[in-house]
Amino acid sequence: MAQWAGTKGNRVSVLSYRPAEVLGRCHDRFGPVLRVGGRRGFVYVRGEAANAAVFAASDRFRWEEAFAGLVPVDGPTSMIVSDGAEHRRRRRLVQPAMHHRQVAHYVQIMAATADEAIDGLRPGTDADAYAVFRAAIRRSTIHALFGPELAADADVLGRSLQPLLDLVDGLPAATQWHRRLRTPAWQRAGRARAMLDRRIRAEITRARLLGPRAGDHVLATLVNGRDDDGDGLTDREIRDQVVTLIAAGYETTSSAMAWAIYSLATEPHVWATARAEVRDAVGDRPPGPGDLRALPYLAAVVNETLRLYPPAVVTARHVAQDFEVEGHLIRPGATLLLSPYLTHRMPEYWDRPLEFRPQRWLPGSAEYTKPGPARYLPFGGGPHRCIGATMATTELIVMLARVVARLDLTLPAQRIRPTGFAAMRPREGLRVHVTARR
Ligand code: HEM
Repeated sequence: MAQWAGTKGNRVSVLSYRPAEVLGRCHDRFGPVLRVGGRRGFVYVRGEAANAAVFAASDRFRWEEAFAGLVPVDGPTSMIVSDGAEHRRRRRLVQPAMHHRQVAHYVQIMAATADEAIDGLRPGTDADAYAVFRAAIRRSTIHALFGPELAADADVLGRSLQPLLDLVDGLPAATQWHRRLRTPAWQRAGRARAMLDRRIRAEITRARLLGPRAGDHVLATLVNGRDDDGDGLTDREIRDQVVTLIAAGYETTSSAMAWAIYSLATEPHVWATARAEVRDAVGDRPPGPGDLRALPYLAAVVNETLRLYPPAVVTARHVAQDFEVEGHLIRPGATLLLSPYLTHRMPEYWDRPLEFRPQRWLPGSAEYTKPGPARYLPFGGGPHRCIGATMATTELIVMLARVVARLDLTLPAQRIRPTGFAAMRPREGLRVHVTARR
C-alpha cells in the first residue's frame, strides 16, 4: 500500500506492495494454494511447506516457459530460460566467477564505485538515492564481471537496456502483445537491443582475440571455458549469459540497495549501530575482502532488507509433470508462482513481521532464529537458485558500509510506492536530503 514516509518522529515505516498484499488476503481466505484461470492458468502458493514442496520437485518443472517473458532481454539461450543438461552446462561455465573466493576480488571495485557515487552527492542538496546507486551498481557489476573496457560504457549499456527492461516489466502476456502488435515499445526495444548486442559482440570478439590473456573476468571464462566434452559456448550463448548477468545483477541489487537506505534512514538507531560497527572494523578506509566477517550487523541489515523487500516478489515455475502441493494436484501446463514477499511477512514464522529488526539475524541476540531455505528465500531455491546471491549480498554490505560511514541523510516527506514486476523498486525513486558527507 502506498504510504507517506518521513523521518519525523522516527516513525517505523515498513512499506507494502499492493498487488502482493491483495494476493496475501486471498491466501488468508482460501489457504496456501490458489488457482486462477483453469488448468493452464496460474497457481499461487504461500508458506514454508508449499515452498519446500516446490524446491524438492524441481524435476517436474520447466524454466523455458516459466521465464519466456524475459527472452526479449536475456535471449533464448540464457541460463534462466534453459532446462536440463543445457542449463547445467551454461550455469557451470558461469559459476566459477560467482564463487565466494572470486567475489572477494570484486570488493575493491564495489567500494571504489560506491565512493565515486558518494563523492557526487553534495551536502545541503537532495538526490535520488535509488537512481544514484542503480547507476553505481550497474557500473560495478559490469566492471567486476566483464572488465573495465565494458564498464566504461556502463551508462550507454544501461540506456540501451532500459527499453528492453521496460518491455518485460509487465506480465509476460503483455510482452507477447507488444510482440504481436509490433507496438512502438516493441520497436524501440528492438533498436535498443541491436545497439546493445553490437557492443557486447565487439567485446566477445576482443576477448576471443586475447584468449586466456583476456584477464580473469567472466567474459574470459565464457569465451575459453569448456564443458566435460570439450565444447565451449557459441557467441550467441555468450551474449545471452552476459546480458542476463548484467540485467539480473543490477535491477534486483539496486532495488535492494534503495530499500536498505530507506530502512536505515527511517531507523536512525540502526544507522548509528551500523556506522559504529564499520568504524570499529575498518576505521575510515573502505572495507576489503578480509573485513566482511567483521560486519555482521550490516549483513543482518541486508538480510532484513531482503526479508521485507525481496526484489523478486514472486518467482515462477512451469509445471511439466503432475505435482502435488499441500494436498492439491497440479496438472502439467499450469504456471506456479511462489512468493518470497508473502512468506517473509507471515506472522506464523516471524516475530513482529512488519518491523525492521536486524537483530533477528544476529546469533548473539535473544531474537535470533535461523530460518530454513523455504522460509527465507529472497534468492529462490533449487537448480536455478540465484547464481549471484553471494555477489549481491557482498555488494550491498560493501556499498552500505561506505554509505553509513560517509553520509548523513534524511528522508524528505515524499510518496514511496513499491512497484515493478521484474524487481520491486520505489516507483518514484528514493529522494534523500544529504546533510553531511565525509
Ligand atoms: C538482491 C539481489 C538479487 C536478488 C533478490 C535475486 C533474486 C533472484 C531470484 C529469485 C532468482 C530465481 C531463482 C528461482 O526461481 O529459484 C534469480 C535467478 C538468477 N539471478 Fe539473481 N538476484 C539478485 C542478484 C543477482 C546478481 C547480482 C546476479 C548476477 C550478477 C544475478 C543473476 C541471476 C541469474 C543468472 C539467475 C538465473 C539462474 C539460473 O537460471 O540458473 N542475480 N535471482
